[in-house]
Amino acid sequence: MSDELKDWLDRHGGDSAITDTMLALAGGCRLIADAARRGPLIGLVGSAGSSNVQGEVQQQLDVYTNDLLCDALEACRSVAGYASEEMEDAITSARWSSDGVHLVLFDPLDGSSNIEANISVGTIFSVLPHPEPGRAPEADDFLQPGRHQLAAGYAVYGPATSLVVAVAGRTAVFTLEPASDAWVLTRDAVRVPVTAREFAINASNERFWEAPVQRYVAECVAGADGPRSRDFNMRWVASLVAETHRILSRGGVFLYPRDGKEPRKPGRLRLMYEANPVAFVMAQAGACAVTGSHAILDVRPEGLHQRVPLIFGSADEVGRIVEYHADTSANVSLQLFKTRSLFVNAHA
Ligand SMILES: O=P(O)(O)OC[C@H]1O[C@](O)(COP(=O)(O)O)[C@@H](O)[C@@H]1O
Ligand SMILES: [Mg+2]
Ligand SMILES: [Mg+2]
Repeated sequence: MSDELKDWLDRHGGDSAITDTMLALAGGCRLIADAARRGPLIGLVGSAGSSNVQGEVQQQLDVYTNDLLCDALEACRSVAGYASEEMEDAITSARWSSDGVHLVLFDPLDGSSNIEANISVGTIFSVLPHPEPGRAPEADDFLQPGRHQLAAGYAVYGPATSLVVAVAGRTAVFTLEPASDAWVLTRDAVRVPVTAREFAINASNERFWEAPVQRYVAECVAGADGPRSRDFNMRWVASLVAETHRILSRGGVFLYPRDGKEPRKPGRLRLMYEANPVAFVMAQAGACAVTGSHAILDVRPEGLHQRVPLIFGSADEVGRIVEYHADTSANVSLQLFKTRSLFVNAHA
């Protein structure tokens, strides 16, 4: 279908292969939007009775949306292989055309624990170059740092269906127009505000956070009475795509930091399907994404399903958090705020 998305990709994407791959992903997201909208009406609710490779319970929609995206990508000649959060191994095949120049990684349904509550969910995707087009890709070909991404984006299935597309130097938002089923360009050359007064973190993990994160959040919560001398708002949707879209729209910072809850896991979110594409979208919109001390886009992947700490959003706030990680006096500052738990009156 020819629409504003194709025109935009032709103009900014760099080559026709990017246009083809992104249109295939957008087509898959269009079908997922329909499935998410009609889920309870067509029996697509509740657990699928299975677990994914990470041991997480799969929702019926996790499985269904994964299949939709697999079909969309297998029909696309520019795609040489793909990998999904929901599948143990990457899918590659020599039968695919030598036109295959891209490797795609995706989280078909992000925030899926929210589905039954009818809270926004989404799809996240990342496009990497096939290092040697012409041969069937191998598993290790996918393990490229996020800085190699050619494009990335996500869809949010909320009150409106939004598709965010980022290519080198530019991020744009498209909205699915229900009558024509076409993607309409609703924001171009998006820039994330550099400063912010809104932070997002799962506060139930507070006691497991490391000192720099304890310090940052305590200072936000102290508000106008604390060292920041201004009040902050807190948000937590438990849906990374929805949080990302809020930050893209009006600034803010998101933290799913390393914590001591499950010491074997370095973070909650997945590098290849969540952190890298979000970091790429943010970078093209003038915002930042870090592990705490390093740029997400520079993390060298060791496995497809690797987890990382993820902190991203408005540049000033992310910069401050990086400074706190570098600041050896963080523990001292923490003592100043120790009596100020998130749920203790800051004046107590
Ligand atoms: O359950 P928590 O700790 O609130 O974690 C929520 C996070 O987990 C996620 O739901 C993980 O994504 P999936 O739903 O794709 O597994 C993120 O969207 C969200 O940021
Ligand atoms: Mg996810
Ligand atoms: Mg998911």
